[in-house]
Amino acid sequence: MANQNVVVSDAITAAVAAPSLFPAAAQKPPAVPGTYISISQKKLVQNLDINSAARINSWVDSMRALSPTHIKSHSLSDHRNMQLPSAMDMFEQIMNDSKGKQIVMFLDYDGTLSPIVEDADQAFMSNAMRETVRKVARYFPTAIVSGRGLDQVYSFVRLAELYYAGSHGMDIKGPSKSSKHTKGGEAVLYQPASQFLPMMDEVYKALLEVTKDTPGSTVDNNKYCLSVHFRRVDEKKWIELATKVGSVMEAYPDLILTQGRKVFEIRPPSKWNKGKALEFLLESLGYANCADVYPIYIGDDRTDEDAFKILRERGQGSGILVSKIPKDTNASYSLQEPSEVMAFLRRLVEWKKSSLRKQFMRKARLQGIKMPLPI
Ligand SMILES: O=P(O)(O)OC[C@H]1O[C@H](O[C@H]2O[C@H](CO)[C@@H](O)[C@H](O)[C@H]2O)[C@H](O)[C@@H](O)[C@@H]1O
Repeated sequence: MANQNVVVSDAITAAVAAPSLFPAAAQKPPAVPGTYISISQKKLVQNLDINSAARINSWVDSMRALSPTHIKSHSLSDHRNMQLPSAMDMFEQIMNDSKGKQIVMFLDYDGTLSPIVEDADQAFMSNAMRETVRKVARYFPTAIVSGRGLDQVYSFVRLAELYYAGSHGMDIKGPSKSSKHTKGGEAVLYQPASQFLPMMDEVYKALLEVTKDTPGSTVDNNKYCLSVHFRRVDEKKWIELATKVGSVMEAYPDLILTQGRKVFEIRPPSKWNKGKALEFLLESLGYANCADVYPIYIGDDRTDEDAFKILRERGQGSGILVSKIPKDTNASYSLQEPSEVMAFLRRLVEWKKSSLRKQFMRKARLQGIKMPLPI
């Protein structure tokens, strides 16, 4: 498409008025980190073609929708009817549906086990949450599925008996401490996007370079996924920052960009996602094509939708969305926030303990009947 001066929406007008680094589609920058900033900003603004402007606008809109910055006080009650049923209210129903099946737990990290905070490096989970997850893992095979790099999410959770899927499922590792759910001590290790590692390192450097002058922006290197944070960037600068990310994407057209909660996530050209990771882990646990399994996936973000969708397609288990506001989702139930996730997990543990007690009593009664009566 020919470049042209375009009339753009308010949001994008704000952006082009600010320094912008988006190159013309026809003048793609070379795929060499650090070369993006050499092009005159004025020229770039003129060169911003209508498609690029619309694309960047839609990226930002999409991110805003996932983590709205201005929620009108009346909007929550207006939408309450559209909310999914609460997983707490429907707890008994969920447990009934899982009867006779092995529950397998899948837990997202940010916004699910830890509250969303300004500084992504400080998103620690509480000790109470850690203890709760530890108990869950005692009774059910449990996996953490996160967009974060595997090592980082492990350093936050610090439970060796769990399965971990970092980089949105592109880096999978089994428990390092044996548990009754570990299959014969077999090491589970899977990195379906490893061939893209050099490219992701290159893109990481390029992103650092183009974003360095945007106050508040940070870039996480999550190994097979890179996250550009908008949370601490002045909202007036969001389009400008998105435009800078766009300039890197132009040089690597195969990369996939997704949006999360005030974050852009840049992934390698791989179809692997949290849903595929869920299926892979079920298979590793020996539940491939098994009707007697009940996966429960709890997550708060757009990337968790891939896992919710898989559960819907398989007609198995439950997807639980962590959100206070109604969202377009494939989940079946909702929980409001991490503290409610913890309450749900605790209830699950109590339910399991009580059903094990009942089972034990029943067995004991049966054995009692078989036992010879005392003379
Ligand atoms: O899949 P997740 O475990 O939910 O990880 C997704 C991203 O989480 C982190 O960012 C989010 O949480 C931050 C801390 O609360 C918050 O500041 C940020 O705005 C959120 O987007 C993490 O930093 C990213 O690398 C992950 O991709």
